[in-house]
Amino acid sequence: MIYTVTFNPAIDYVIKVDDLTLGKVNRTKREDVYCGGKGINVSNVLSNLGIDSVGLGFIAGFTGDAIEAGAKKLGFQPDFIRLREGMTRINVKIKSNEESEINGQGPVIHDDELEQMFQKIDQLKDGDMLVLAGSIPASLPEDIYERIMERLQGRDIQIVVDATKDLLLNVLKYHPFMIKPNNHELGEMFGIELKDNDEIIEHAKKLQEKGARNVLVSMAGDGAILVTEDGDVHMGPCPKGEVKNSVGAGDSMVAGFITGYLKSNGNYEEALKMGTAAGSASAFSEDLATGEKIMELYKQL
Ligand SMILES: Nc1ncnc2c1ncn2[C@@H]1O[C@H](COP(=O)(O)OP(=O)(O)OP(=O)(O)O)[C@@H](O)[C@H]1O
Ligand SMILES: O=P(O)(O)OC[C@@]1(O)O[C@H](CO)[C@@H](O)[C@@H]1O
Repeated sequence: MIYTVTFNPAIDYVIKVDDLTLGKVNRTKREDVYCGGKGINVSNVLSNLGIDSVGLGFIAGFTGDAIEAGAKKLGFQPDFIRLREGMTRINVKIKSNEESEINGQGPVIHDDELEQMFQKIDQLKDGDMLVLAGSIPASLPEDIYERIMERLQGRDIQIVVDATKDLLLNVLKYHPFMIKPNNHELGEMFGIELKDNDEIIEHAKKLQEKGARNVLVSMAGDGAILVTEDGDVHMGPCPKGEVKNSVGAGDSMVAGFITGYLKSNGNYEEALKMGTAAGSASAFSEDLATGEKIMELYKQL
């Protein structure tokens, strides 16, 4: 079974505003509300591609209720821990002349609630896959992903991590199966701006030296580069199209990569191709991509 973990789910409030002006009343031209958070998005797209998963994470308040109800409709099995205080955040995504995002910090998670998560993680079986994705609420220690991976050390569980900065860097010693920074996040981890593909490949390899097995660097409209544990480098150019909503493109890529990898019995080129198709299909859709849209783009690659 595939388990996704979203420590900090969100209701995504996606609005379109003509010429957003700060300090003024702005009116929306279109508004959409989605169940979000990176792990939840991965489960959503896995389900669209016909792959079952269980969504773990923390929810709270009326927005948490909406996430739980939404998960069932999206086709994956929710197994969230309900927090006794606070509310699941609402993240605001503004599409205007530029795209801006305001992501909340998330509710407080108490030690006993965190312990419930560890108990669920302990029940994973050999052969399972675990996806750790997204930020953690401000109340949690920065080493939380590390603690989860430490618990699973020595077990036959493939772990995918989609996180940024220290949250990602600190887990590398536990050899995650795959990590997916975007090119800007990869540069930030080394305190530089990466200028070309050669620099991206060089720094992806540095993350492998620190312990990562496969490094998938997404580059928005420029596609992606996969540096595999066998030392191969695969370029993944992406299709061109009209971008409608790029929120969740990276999560869709993770779901597509996992699907391609599993369906091809471990072929990395297939994994990259399906990942690219899924990422682009979501970028070209208002909501996350349907399985049909993903397969349509996959056939073009
Ligand atoms: N403008 C675009 N045109 C075509 N494909 C895109 C575009 N933006 C994203 N994609 C597809 O989605 C993949 C992931 O995008 P990106 O690098 O923006 O991930 P990300 O930064 O993790 O995104 P997010 O945080 O918004 O989910 C890309 O590798 C590409 O396949
Ligand atoms: O604040 P985080 O956890 O880093 O990111 C949260 C988020 O921006 O990620 C998803 C898109 O990838 C959205 O559904 C969600 O709002």
